[in-house]
Amino acid sequence: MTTAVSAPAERRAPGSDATDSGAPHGYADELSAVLIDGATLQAKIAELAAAVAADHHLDTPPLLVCVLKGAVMFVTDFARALPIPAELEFMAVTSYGSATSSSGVVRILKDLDRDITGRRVIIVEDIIDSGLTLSWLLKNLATRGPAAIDVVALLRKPEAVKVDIEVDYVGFDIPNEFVVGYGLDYDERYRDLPFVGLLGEHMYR
Ligand SMILES: O=P(O)(O)OC[C@H]1O[C@H](OP(=O)(O)OP(=O)(O)O)[C@H](O)[C@@H]1O
Ligand code: HPA
Ligand SMILES: [Mg+2]
Repeated sequence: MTTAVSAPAERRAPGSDATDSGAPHGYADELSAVLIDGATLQAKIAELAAAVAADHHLDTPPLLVCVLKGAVMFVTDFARALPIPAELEFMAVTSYGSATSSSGVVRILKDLDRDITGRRVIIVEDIIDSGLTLSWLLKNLATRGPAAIDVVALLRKPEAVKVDIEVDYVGFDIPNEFVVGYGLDYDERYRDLPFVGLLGEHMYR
């Protein structure tokens, strides 16, 4: 099943509302807007978790494969919102480094610790931008003999996707702009923000 996606609510200046406060700030001058505040993220994650649970009536718990580092915040909230048992695995892949567009070359920095043969896998991704990472991952994991692979992604940029991939559960379709926070980085910074914001262009142009 494919879940409905929502567009983010209107943008706000960083630090302008209580729902994004509590951030390790000092970042405010570097962001141009808050795109999705923390409360909106949590409400959407609860919806995604309910949709996934409704589709997974299994004797064996699904294996959540978190794609590090970007999906770290998402998987921890998602797993706790999921009303069915699940197991967690971590894989670290990278293709962006310190750039704002994909190098197109996906490298494994840390592989799964377990055999996934016969398991029902749910890939947990923070963002589908060009789609190259997910497309590569789907092919890579498919060679390992899982029973099924589903994908849950918090964010997707429909205008940027270059490959035809089916995504089962998507949180928000967002504009084709570089976002940070809630696990997403620019050159390893901003992952610690509790909301998704737009990085000011002066920070990378
Ligand atoms: O659809 P794509 O264009 O492939 O982009 C999506 C991927 O890019 C980012 O990872 P990154 O390479 O930045 O590694 P990171 O998660 O460690 O930051 C992000 O976390 C996704 O995994
Ligand atoms: O917009 C983005 N921000 C951070 N990391 C990313 N990786 C792909 N797209 C993005
Ligand atoms: Mg990154």
